Amino acid sequence: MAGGPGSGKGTQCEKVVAKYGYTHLSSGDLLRAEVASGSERGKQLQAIMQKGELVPLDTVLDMIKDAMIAKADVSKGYLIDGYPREVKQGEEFEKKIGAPSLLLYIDAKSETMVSRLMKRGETSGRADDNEETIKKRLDLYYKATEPVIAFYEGRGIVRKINSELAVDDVFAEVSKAIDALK
Ligand SMILES: Nc1ncnc2c1ncn2[C@@H]1O[C@H](COP(=O)(O)OP(=O)(O)O)[C@@H](O)[C@H]1O
Ligand SMILES: Nc1ncnc2c1ncn2[C@H]1C[C@H](O)[C@@H](COP(=O)(O)OP(=O)(O)O)O1
Ligand SMILES: [Mg+2]
Repeated sequence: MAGGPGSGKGTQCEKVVAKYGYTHLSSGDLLRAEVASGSERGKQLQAIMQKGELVPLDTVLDMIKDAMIAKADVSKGYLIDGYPREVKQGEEFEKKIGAPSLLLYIDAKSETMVSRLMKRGETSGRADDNEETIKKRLDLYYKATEPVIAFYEGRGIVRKINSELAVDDVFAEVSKAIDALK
């Protein structure tokens, strides 16, 4: 699943997991868990995320790979949230893990994303949900992550979902895209 910060990826992933039982892996959640562990690596990651930048490719790909392997014997399939965030990440994923079958592109306007993130920041406790970091995350999204969508469009696996609608209406579209796989 791809989309800008605050587009609603996490919200939709939760609903997909409830309905379809896929294994949900969120690169952001994996990174925040490492930060919460208090490890030296976590401290370095925290500093990068607080600036709204991307953490090194190898770090995040290794985390995703390890999490996939840990669930391999029970998984009905994987739903990955927040990866790839740059074309290089997509290329490395295919080399080391495999090709995805669907890219759900959760699309919202930048104003919508900013207002959702500012609201989420009131309660999330996330170090990156503040005005300055949100602006940097959005800039980086348009620069580094949007090209990922074009990369997969070339392979015909992108389904664009309008995320300006209410959560359940967005989910109806997400469900249609997943059902079309079967
Ligand atoms: N369709 C929607 N309409 C209104 N608010 C939404 C919608 N989807 C998500 N939100 C809210 O917007 C914020 C960001 O959503 P989230 O799922 O965390 O996005 P992401 O994981 O893409 O950053 C959350 O506070 C969430 O409750
Ligand atoms: N695939 C990836 N590559 C590099 N950095 C990543 C990454 N996924 C997450 N991060 C880092 C940078 C992001 O700004 C931060 C938070 O990610 P996230 O939780 O997926 O954000 P959001 O759900 O708000 O879009 O973690
Ligand atoms: Mg999220």
